[in-house]
Amino acid sequence: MSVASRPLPKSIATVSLSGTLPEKLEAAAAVGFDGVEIFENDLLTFDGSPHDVRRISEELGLAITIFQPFRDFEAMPDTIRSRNLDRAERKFDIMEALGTDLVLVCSNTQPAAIDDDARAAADLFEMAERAARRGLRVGYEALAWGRNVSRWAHAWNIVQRADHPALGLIVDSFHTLALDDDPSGIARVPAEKLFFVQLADAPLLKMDPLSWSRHYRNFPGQGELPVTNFLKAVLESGYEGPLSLEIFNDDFRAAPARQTARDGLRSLILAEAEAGRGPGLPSPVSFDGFEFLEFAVDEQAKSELGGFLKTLGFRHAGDHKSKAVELYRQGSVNLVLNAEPDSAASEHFQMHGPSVCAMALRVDDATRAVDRAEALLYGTWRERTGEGERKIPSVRAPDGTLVYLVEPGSSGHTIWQDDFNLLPPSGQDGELKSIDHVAQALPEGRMDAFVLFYRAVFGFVLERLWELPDPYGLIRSRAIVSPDRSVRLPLNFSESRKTATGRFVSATAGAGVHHIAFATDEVERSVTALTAAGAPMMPVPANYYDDLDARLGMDDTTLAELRRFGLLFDRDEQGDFTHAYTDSFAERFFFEVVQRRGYQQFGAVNAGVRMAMQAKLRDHSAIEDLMN
Ligand SMILES: O=C(O)c1ccc(O)c(O)c1
Ligand SMILES: [Mg+2]
Repeated sequence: MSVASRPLPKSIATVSLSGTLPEKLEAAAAVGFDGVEIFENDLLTFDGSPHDVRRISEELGLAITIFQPFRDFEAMPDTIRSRNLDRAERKFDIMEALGTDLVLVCSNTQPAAIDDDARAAADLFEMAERAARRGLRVGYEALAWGRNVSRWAHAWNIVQRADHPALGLIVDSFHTLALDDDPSGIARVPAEKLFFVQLADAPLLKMDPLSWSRHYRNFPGQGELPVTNFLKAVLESGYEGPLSLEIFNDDFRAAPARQTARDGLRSLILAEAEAGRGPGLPSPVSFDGFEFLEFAVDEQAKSELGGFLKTLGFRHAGDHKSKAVELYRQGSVNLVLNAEPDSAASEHFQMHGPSVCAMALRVDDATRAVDRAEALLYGTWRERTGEGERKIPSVRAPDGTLVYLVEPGSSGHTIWQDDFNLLPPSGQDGELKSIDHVAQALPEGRMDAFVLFYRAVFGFVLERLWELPDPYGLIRSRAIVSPDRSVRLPLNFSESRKTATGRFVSATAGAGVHHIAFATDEVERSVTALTAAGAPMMPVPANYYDDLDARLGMDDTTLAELRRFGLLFDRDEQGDFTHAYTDSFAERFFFEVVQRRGYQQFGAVNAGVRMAMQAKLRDHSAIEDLMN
């Protein structure tokens, strides 16, 4: 952790939040922002005066950090110049009523704009001169798609050339990083000339910067731009003004404002800590895989799911000392079936039906993990515990499910010995060794929130985006993994309600685990054992194998084996992957058996086949239901 320093004021542009202007202000204040950028369009559509906005902001304890944007001002032909200066005076009137002294002028995008820095500097000088007469200031920002000025260093040149005390530079991480421009020189801008700093991240997309900026920005830490690096350069300059989020994002426009605002504040806390400013955060912990997964069930679902798990080679390994909770075990996998009334699990069951309500990760320091989560404003939870039982702290994921953090017991006892009456092992252990990955289905528009959670709290790493064809729409999938890869979480979302993901999300009223993959060293033997025990393995269409042969050039023996055991296969530069799926449990979640040989992905190329077969199985059971 770096030496503690005063955190910078935190601000958010009203354009980043949904709702009416007062709703946006209320949300920003409620989660703890110090200030807001008033985006002109939010003011235009507000049924009240700028003075009302000032009063509401004051009552909420929010500073108005800036009024923006003022467009297409500098270096226009003579005929337009004086009209533009009149326009500026009208904006100054509004700023006085709003009670803010700073306006953002973004670089001119008009085809008529003259490519002449001297002219741009003279115009900005004149505007700054008029602003100064009223005690106001002007900041100049390069838009990545500006007609003649698109880079921060160019804008800075013009500001230096104008050389007016009421004129300064505004930098926005998106514009710089979208052009892959170098922010390091910002460190040498005198702090008093850096008037304002806007931060935004974005996923890497190949599209024009304007469309990219207007629809796909997200909070620092949610995308793939090196925003921390940008911020480091800003801080090196000695800048002490606000850090302000300016996010144009279609999902954010539709999402509940407080939820978005809170994620925004979290992203700033994280970015600041990563750039070495502010109080700092406890460092992320290290991981060692999954300790257990917990299913919320009732008594009936408990016995049905227990029966399903037995066909997968799990054995009923114990019962909780004080609660209606059963433990199923195989290899190092622990599955907990929780039917305890009046618990977090039963709340989850009421809301979502039989589903995974918690996962437990093995960590080296649970307290540090919880402290970090709290510093990032995430909720934490401690379950009611009986005499002598282990307290396991947990963090609330964005969908409300719990992530427990389990440390190796100091007593040498495991949580299972402490909390469960364990049954003696009977017979041979099953084939499955460990949890390879846990896939979740997210409601539309929630990916960014999940990515921020896992990255910020746990230091997880985001992998590439896949587009998976379901028969009824597209599913997007992106895995987030612990740095040591012992915890892997593919996250899926879909705009269509008819896809497997969409159906799952609507059927279960929210996000949740839709499949769990177990690792084996011998997938053929495992699948044989599971089938013999009555596990409903998902069949694979013959076409799949013909295509596999054509695509990967399989040898005959391997191909025959895959066909015989109904296995799916993939290969990349790192190795290969053989896997099989079960049919779903109660049409909710299903299981996968995987064998990796060096391969690090998730067999995304085979997801389309799986989803087509699952859709077919669903139709069959629907037809059977009709006939019964
Ligand atoms: O998209 C725009 O027009 C726009 C306006 C103002 C900004 O500060 C910005 O970064 C972008
Ligand atoms: Mg900007």
